[in-house]
Amino acid sequence: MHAITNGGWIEVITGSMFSGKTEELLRRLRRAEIAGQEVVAFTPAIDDRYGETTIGSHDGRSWDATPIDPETDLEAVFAACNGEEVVAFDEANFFSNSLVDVCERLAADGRRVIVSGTDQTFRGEPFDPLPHMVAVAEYVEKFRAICAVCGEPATRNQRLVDGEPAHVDDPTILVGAAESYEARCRHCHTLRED
Ligand SMILES: Nc1ncnc2c1ncn2[C@@H]1O[C@H](COP(=O)(O)OP(=O)(O)O)[C@@H](O)[C@H]1O
Ligand SMILES: Cc1cn([C@H]2C[C@H](O)[C@@H](COP(=O)(O)O)O2)c(=O)[nH]c1=O
Ligand SMILES: [Zn+2]
Repeated sequence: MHAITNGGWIEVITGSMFSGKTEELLRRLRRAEIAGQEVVAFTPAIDDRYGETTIGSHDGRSWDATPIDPETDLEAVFAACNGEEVVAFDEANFFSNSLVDVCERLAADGRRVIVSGTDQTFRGEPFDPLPHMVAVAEYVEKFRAICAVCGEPATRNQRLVDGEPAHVDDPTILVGAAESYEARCRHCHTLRED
């Protein structure tokens, strides 16, 4: 593969929950730091599972990050950037489609932009802004977890409420991890529709 050397670009890390997106993001940030590059990372203020100023993976690794209010604060990204070569966004599924424009401006400014987030809602529908980010990115990697029911590769996010499949009309946003979600394949993924 011919890697880009003459300017900024966008990388997307996506896939189901528990598929290793955050581990991969942290791996890329560690390697950038080893290469002597300045890194700044942002996380939505809504996701406080691992502490407000931390990007955390399901296996316990973490990285310091600046919390951003996903509703109102995206312009604050530019104020928080101080010429870093690498700009990362975790949990991009909590941001609006305005994140696409922010990432395009950062890439146009010569930055390496890395965006991580799940690409499907618990209903199995596209979860904006990830599908849009995929369309404008130079590099995309989609990861699969292991289906919690059958052990096949999992691309879907099963939401569970009191151990039962969530209802199709439930709100899209529900911050959580293993207490509310499982990784599942398309055959084992279910929704309550009654
Ligand atoms: N069903 C599963 N499939 C794969 N990994 C899982 C599963 N459940 C828990 N894990 C753990 O989650 C880790 C991935 O965590 P993380 O990078 O935070 O995922 P993501 O950011 O995609 O939600 C795996 O290395 C593994 O230790
Ligand atoms: C499918 C789905 C997920 N979420 C939330 C649940 C978690 O807080 C994050 C995903 O985290 P991960 O790092 O990918 O494990 O998104 C949601 O609010 N709504 C959904 O439909
Ligand atoms: Zn399955």
